[in-house]
Amino acid sequence: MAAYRGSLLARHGRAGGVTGLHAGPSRRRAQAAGPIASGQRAGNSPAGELGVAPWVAVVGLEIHAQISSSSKLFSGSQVHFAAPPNSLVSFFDASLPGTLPVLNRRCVEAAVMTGLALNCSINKKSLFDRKHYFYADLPAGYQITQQRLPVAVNGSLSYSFCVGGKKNQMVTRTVRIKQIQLEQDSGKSLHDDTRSQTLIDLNRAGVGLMEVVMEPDMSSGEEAAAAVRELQLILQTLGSSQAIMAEGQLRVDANVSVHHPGEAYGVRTEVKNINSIRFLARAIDYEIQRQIKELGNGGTIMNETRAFDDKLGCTISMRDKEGKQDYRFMPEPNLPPLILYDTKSLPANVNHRQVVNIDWIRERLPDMPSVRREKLVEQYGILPEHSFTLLNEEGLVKFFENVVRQTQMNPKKVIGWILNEMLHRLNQHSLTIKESPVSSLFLADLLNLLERGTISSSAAKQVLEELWNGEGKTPLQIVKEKKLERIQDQQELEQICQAVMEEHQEEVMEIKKGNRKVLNKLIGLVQRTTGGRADPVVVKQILEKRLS
Ligand SMILES: Nc1ncnc2c1ncn2[C@@H]1O[C@H](COP(=O)(O)OP(=O)(O)OP(=O)(O)O)[C@@H](O)[C@H]1O
Ligand SMILES: [Mg+2]
Ligand SMILES: [Mg+2]
Repeated sequence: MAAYRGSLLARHGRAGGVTGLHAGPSRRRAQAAGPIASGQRAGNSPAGELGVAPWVAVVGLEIHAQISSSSKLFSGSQVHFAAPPNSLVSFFDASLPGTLPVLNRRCVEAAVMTGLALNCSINKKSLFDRKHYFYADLPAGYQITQQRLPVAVNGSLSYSFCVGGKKNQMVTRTVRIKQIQLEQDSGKSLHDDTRSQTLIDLNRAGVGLMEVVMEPDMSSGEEAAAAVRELQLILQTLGSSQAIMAEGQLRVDANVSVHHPGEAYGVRTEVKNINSIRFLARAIDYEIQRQIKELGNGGTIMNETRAFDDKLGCTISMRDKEGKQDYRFMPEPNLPPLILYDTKSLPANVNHRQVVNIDWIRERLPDMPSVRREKLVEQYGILPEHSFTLLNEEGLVKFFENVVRQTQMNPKKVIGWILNEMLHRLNQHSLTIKESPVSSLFLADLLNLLERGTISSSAAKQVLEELWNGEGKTPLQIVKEKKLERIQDQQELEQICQAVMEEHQEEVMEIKKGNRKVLNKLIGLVQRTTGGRADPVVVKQILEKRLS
């Protein structure tokens, strides 16, 4: 599938392939072949030789999402970000002998909810396994996960992105979800370089995670970034994870390889633990280019783990997987199979607090972001790309709908004011919509003044500026104080137009000679005189009448 897409990419030069860097001496040909061509076959094809094919990149993601739950996956310890080190650790989390896991129902429900939202089949029976490895922040020496039979399988996620960042080239793609498994998080190692010590904080040890494993269906950094952003929005909509990347609640491992169309996939490297969407895109694109360059220079790609250094903007080898780590998977003996029910299979007289009913969860799923976007487009007639912007920030849809509800202005015009004026200002000041100094009520009042013709749009911008600087005055108070109302008095306007014409005889002559363009200059001069308070349509009528 990816190879087919690759050949499409090569022919049409669509995004998703490899951009920019070209391997070695055949650069000129490569460019002629289109923007995604790398121009050299792996290893040893000299410039100009027949059979030069572009590289196609393959990207598959593993995403760890911290489940939003007040307690851990198998213990009653609390879950809090930035609590004092080792203050949220039960005996089980510290792996004291004799302690046993007790499965947190909320974590199971979160995984089922996420699986359903990602169109997965939910396994009515899933199993827990031990995955062994030695690390100081893993006191048991193993992590409990779901290797053999995970809770959800075979799903899909659709996401949209603008190819090359171009607004008018939005494409929608789908990535297959291989599985979602429940597992424990590890603790944290804190390295103290000055004292050459490593300290262990077990607050995170045992926190519930969902690992979402995607099939290798993507082919660029921007595509992967869009998929993760959509997943993040879905998790937040469900409330199954807060998915705040800066707090490590959503961590991405990016698997990257390159190959020629029609050939087998290349060896993948795995860039671990990326915790920002921007870095994810940069890490993947860097890794693609690095692999092409490496192969172009006759090198080989090793199946290794790498890390992204955001300061240097490159990936760095951490440890190779040559001798493929043996995790010695084994069934977790202290946990029975996880059995889920649906309405049909639910036994009679069961205690509902003891079971998870998949149908019950399905019926209560909220609208997914894609559905909310469609509804916004349909209900308000706004452009699809604007619906993406609205959903991109929490609280923005609500703000927009509040304004729409309180103004007579057409929603299509309201969205323009929110995107061009409000968001622009908020971004400049690094504020969220919830921190906006201008409330939805005041913005609606302002837009109503504009809509009724009380003020011009340039005056409206001045009022918004005043509102932004916020002294708590209403839009109408500001309009009155600053005398920004439109001049409604026809006689007054006639006088102003007359005065402007008298002061600009040359322009008047030009217009009389037939140079209509100069009329706009006169209209502009009237606007300047009135401080933008004249209705340009009326001014035009007056000037035309007087000049005819
Ligand atoms: N040739 C390839 N190029 C890029 N990505 C690939 C390729 N083959 C597989 N992948 C991706 O690699 C990931 C494999 O994840 P999986 O959890 O199955 O195994 P793992 O990485 O070996 O294990 P671990 O969970 O310990 O990291 C998937 O996201 C898959 O899409
Ligand atoms: Mg994995
Ligand atoms: Mg992996």
